Amino acid sequence: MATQNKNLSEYDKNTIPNAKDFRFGIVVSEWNETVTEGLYNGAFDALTDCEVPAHQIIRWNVPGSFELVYGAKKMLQTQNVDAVIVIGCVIQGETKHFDFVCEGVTQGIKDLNVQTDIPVIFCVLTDNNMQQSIDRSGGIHGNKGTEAAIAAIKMAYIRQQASMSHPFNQPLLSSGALQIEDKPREIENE
Ligand SMILES: Nc1c(NC[C@H](O)[C@H](O)[C@H](O)CO)[nH]c(=O)[nH]c1=O
Ligand SMILES: CC(=O)[C@@H](O)COP(=O)(O)O
Repeated sequence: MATQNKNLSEYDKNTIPNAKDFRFGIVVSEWNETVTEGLYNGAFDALTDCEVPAHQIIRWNVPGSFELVYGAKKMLQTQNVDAVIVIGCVIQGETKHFDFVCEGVTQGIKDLNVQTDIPVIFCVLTDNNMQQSIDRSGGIHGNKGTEAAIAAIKMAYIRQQASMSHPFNQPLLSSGALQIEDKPREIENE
Protein backbone atom coordinates (compact mmCIF):
# COMPACT_ATOMS: atom_id res chain seq x y z
CA MET A 1 0.00 0.00 0.00
CA ALA A 2 1.33 3.38 -1.03
CA THR A 3 0.94 4.94 2.41
CA GLN A 4 2.87 2.11 3.98
CA ASN A 5 5.86 3.22 1.91
CA LYS A 6 5.59 6.95 2.67
CA ASN A 7 5.24 8.59 6.05
CA LEU A 8 2.57 11.24 5.60
CA SER A 9 4.20 13.61 8.09
CA GLU A 10 7.59 13.86 6.45
CA TYR A 11 8.49 17.04 4.55
CA ASP A 12 11.62 18.96 3.66
CA LYS A 13 11.23 22.67 4.45
CA ASN A 14 13.93 23.40 1.87
CA THR A 15 11.49 22.31 -0.84
CA ILE A 16 8.57 24.37 0.43
CA PRO A 17 7.90 27.92 -0.83
CA ASN A 18 7.66 30.91 1.50
CA ALA A 19 4.14 30.73 2.93
CA LYS A 20 4.09 33.59 5.45
CA ASP A 21 1.82 35.78 3.33
CA PHE A 22 -0.62 33.04 2.33
CA ARG A 23 -4.09 32.66 3.88
CA PHE A 24 -5.64 29.21 4.25
CA GLY A 25 -9.17 28.00 4.85
CA ILE A 26 -9.71 24.65 6.54
CA VAL A 27 -13.15 23.01 6.46
CA VAL A 28 -13.45 20.19 9.01
CA SER A 29 -16.06 17.42 9.10
CA GLU A 30 -17.45 16.58 12.57
CA TRP A 31 -18.05 12.90 11.72
CA ASN A 32 -15.35 10.72 13.39
CA GLU A 33 -14.17 13.92 15.07
CA THR A 34 -11.35 12.32 17.08
CA VAL A 35 -9.76 11.53 13.72
CA THR A 36 -10.64 14.81 12.00
CA GLU A 37 -9.31 16.79 14.96
CA GLY A 38 -6.04 14.89 14.65
CA LEU A 39 -5.93 15.69 10.94
CA TYR A 40 -6.69 19.36 11.64
CA ASN A 41 -3.93 19.55 14.25
CA GLY A 42 -1.50 18.04 11.77
CA ALA A 43 -2.46 20.59 9.13
CA PHE A 44 -2.44 23.57 11.51
CA ASP A 45 0.92 22.60 13.01
CA ALA A 46 2.50 22.15 9.57
CA LEU A 47 1.21 25.50 8.32
CA THR A 48 2.52 27.36 11.39
CA ASP A 49 5.79 25.42 11.18
CA CYS A 50 6.09 26.87 7.67
CA GLU A 51 5.69 30.41 9.07
CA VAL A 52 1.98 30.86 8.33
CA PRO A 53 0.60 33.09 11.13
CA ALA A 54 -2.27 31.51 13.05
CA HIS A 55 -4.55 34.47 12.25
CA GLN A 56 -4.18 33.65 8.54
CA ILE A 57 -5.79 30.23 9.03
CA ILE A 58 -9.61 30.19 8.96
CA ARG A 59 -11.46 27.14 10.28
CA TRP A 60 -15.08 26.18 9.59
CA ASN A 61 -16.83 22.97 10.73
CA VAL A 62 -19.45 21.00 8.77
CA PRO A 63 -21.55 18.00 9.92
CA GLY A 64 -20.04 15.33 7.66
CA SER A 65 -17.72 14.75 4.73
CA PHE A 66 -20.52 15.11 2.21
CA GLU A 67 -20.95 18.72 3.40
CA LEU A 68 -17.28 19.51 2.81
CA VAL A 69 -18.08 20.45 -0.78
CA TYR A 70 -20.66 23.09 0.16
CA GLY A 71 -18.49 24.36 3.01
CA ALA A 72 -15.49 24.74 0.72
CA LYS A 73 -17.63 26.45 -1.93
CA LYS A 74 -18.89 29.05 0.56
CA MET A 75 -15.38 29.49 1.94
CA LEU A 76 -14.13 30.23 -1.56
CA GLN A 77 -17.00 32.64 -2.23
CA THR A 78 -16.72 34.66 0.97
CA GLN A 79 -13.18 34.45 2.33
CA ASN A 80 -9.87 35.82 1.05
CA VAL A 81 -7.85 32.61 0.95
CA ASP A 82 -5.05 31.27 -1.23
CA ALA A 83 -6.03 27.62 -0.77
CA VAL A 84 -8.63 25.55 1.07
CA ILE A 85 -8.07 22.22 2.80
CA VAL A 86 -11.09 19.97 3.36
CA ILE A 87 -10.73 17.44 6.19
CA GLY A 88 -12.91 14.36 6.64
CA CYS A 89 -12.87 10.75 7.71
CA VAL A 90 -15.20 8.31 5.99
CA ILE A 91 -15.21 4.75 7.36
CA GLN A 92 -16.87 1.78 5.70
CA GLY A 93 -20.06 0.69 7.48
CA GLU A 94 -22.56 -2.08 6.76
CA THR A 95 -24.05 -0.52 3.64
CA LYS A 96 -23.07 1.11 0.36
CA HIS A 97 -23.44 4.58 1.91
CA PHE A 98 -19.65 4.74 2.21
CA ASP A 99 -19.32 4.48 -1.56
CA PHE A 100 -21.74 7.31 -2.23
CA VAL A 101 -20.29 9.66 0.37
CA CYS A 102 -16.75 9.05 -0.88
CA GLU A 103 -17.75 9.47 -4.52
CA GLY A 104 -19.78 12.58 -3.78
CA VAL A 105 -17.08 14.40 -1.86
CA THR A 106 -14.36 13.33 -4.27
CA GLN A 107 -16.23 14.50 -7.36
CA GLY A 108 -17.40 17.66 -5.61
CA ILE A 109 -13.90 18.70 -4.59
CA LYS A 110 -12.60 17.87 -8.05
CA ASP A 111 -15.32 20.08 -9.54
CA LEU A 112 -14.33 22.99 -7.29
CA ASN A 113 -10.72 22.67 -8.47
CA VAL A 114 -11.92 22.76 -12.08
CA GLN A 115 -14.49 25.53 -11.71
CA THR A 116 -12.71 27.95 -9.38
CA ASP A 117 -9.27 29.56 -9.26
CA ILE A 118 -8.42 28.59 -5.69
CA PRO A 119 -6.87 25.16 -5.05
CA VAL A 120 -8.89 22.86 -2.79
CA ILE A 121 -6.83 20.15 -1.13
CA PHE A 122 -8.41 16.73 -0.52
CA CYS A 123 -7.65 15.61 3.03
CA VAL A 124 -10.40 13.01 3.34
CA LEU A 125 -9.61 9.57 4.72
CA THR A 126 -11.66 6.80 3.09
CA ASP A 127 -10.84 3.82 5.25
CA ASN A 128 -12.05 0.30 5.86
CA ASN A 129 -11.92 0.66 9.64
CA MET A 130 -11.08 3.06 12.45
CA GLN A 131 -7.59 1.65 12.95
CA GLN A 132 -6.62 2.66 9.43
CA SER A 133 -7.89 6.17 10.18
CA ILE A 134 -5.97 6.34 13.45
CA ASP A 135 -2.82 5.18 11.67
CA ARG A 136 -3.14 8.07 9.16
CA SER A 137 -4.10 10.90 11.51
CA GLY A 138 -0.97 10.94 13.66
CA GLY A 139 -0.35 7.21 14.01
CA ILE A 140 2.19 4.85 12.51
CA HIS A 141 1.75 6.19 8.96
CA GLY A 142 1.98 9.83 9.98
CA ASN A 143 -0.65 12.51 9.54
CA LYS A 144 -2.51 13.17 6.29
CA GLY A 145 -3.30 16.63 7.62
CA THR A 146 0.41 17.42 7.51
CA GLU A 147 0.63 16.17 3.95
CA ALA A 148 -2.41 18.26 2.98
CA ALA A 149 -0.95 21.43 4.49
CA ILE A 150 2.26 21.07 2.52
CA ALA A 151 0.26 20.42 -0.64
CA ALA A 152 -1.82 23.54 0.07
CA ILE A 153 1.29 25.70 0.36
CA LYS A 154 2.75 24.32 -2.86
CA MET A 155 -0.50 24.78 -4.79
CA ALA A 156 -1.02 28.32 -3.46
CA TYR A 157 2.49 29.09 -4.71
CA ILE A 158 1.78 27.63 -8.13
CA ARG A 159 -1.36 29.78 -8.37
CA GLN A 160 0.63 32.86 -7.31
CA GLN A 161 3.37 32.22 -9.87
CA ALA A 162 0.88 31.49 -12.64
CA SER A 163 -0.91 34.77 -11.99
CA MET A 164 2.37 36.68 -12.47
CA SER A 165 3.44 34.85 -15.62
CA HIS A 166 2.50 35.86 -19.10
CA PRO A 167 -0.95 34.49 -19.87
CA PHE A 168 -0.65 31.16 -21.61
CA ASN A 169 -4.37 30.84 -22.09
CA GLN A 170 -3.99 31.06 -25.83
CA PRO A 171 -7.14 30.28 -27.80
CA LEU A 172 -7.59 26.80 -29.11
CA LEU A 173 -7.98 26.29 -32.85
CA SER A 174 -11.12 24.53 -34.04
CA SER A 175 -8.98 21.42 -34.39
CA GLY A 176 -8.21 21.62 -30.69
CA ALA A 177 -4.60 22.52 -31.35
CA LEU A 178 -3.16 25.26 -29.20
CA GLN A 179 -2.76 28.50 -31.12
CA ILE A 180 0.62 29.95 -30.25
CA GLU A 181 0.72 33.67 -30.84
CA ASP A 182 3.98 35.41 -31.65
CA LYS A 183 4.20 36.84 -28.19
CA PRO A 184 2.21 36.45 -24.99
CA ARG A 185 -0.72 38.79 -24.71
CA GLU A 186 -0.23 41.89 -22.63
CA ILE A 187 -1.98 41.59 -19.29
CA GLU A 188 -4.65 44.29 -19.29
CA ASN A 189 -4.54 46.58 -16.28
CA GLU A 190 -7.59 45.79 -14.20
N1 LIG B 1 -20.66 7.70 7.63
C1 LIG B 1 -19.92 8.86 7.53
C2 LIG B 1 -20.48 10.07 7.16
N2 LIG B 1 -21.81 10.16 6.87
C3 LIG B 1 -22.53 11.42 6.88
C4 LIG B 1 -22.41 12.17 5.54
O1 LIG B 1 -21.11 12.69 5.33
C5 LIG B 1 -23.40 13.35 5.54
O2 LIG B 1 -23.06 14.21 6.61
C6 LIG B 1 -24.82 12.89 5.71
O3 LIG B 1 -25.12 11.94 4.70
C7 LIG B 1 -25.81 14.07 5.60
O4 LIG B 1 -25.67 14.70 4.36
N3 LIG B 1 -19.72 11.18 7.05
C8 LIG B 1 -18.38 11.13 7.32
O5 LIG B 1 -17.70 12.14 7.23
N4 LIG B 1 -17.81 9.94 7.68
C9 LIG B 1 -18.53 8.80 7.78
O6 LIG B 1 -17.95 7.72 8.10
C1 LIG C 1 -19.89 6.22 5.33
C2 LIG C 1 -21.14 6.00 6.07
O1 LIG C 1 -22.13 6.72 5.94
C3 LIG C 1 -21.23 4.74 6.88
O2 LIG C 1 -20.18 4.74 7.81
C4 LIG C 1 -22.57 4.63 7.59
O3 LIG C 1 -22.60 3.34 8.15
P1 LIG C 1 -23.66 2.26 7.56
O4 LIG C 1 -23.27 1.96 6.13
O5 LIG C 1 -23.51 1.05 8.47
O6 LIG C 1 -25.04 2.88 7.67
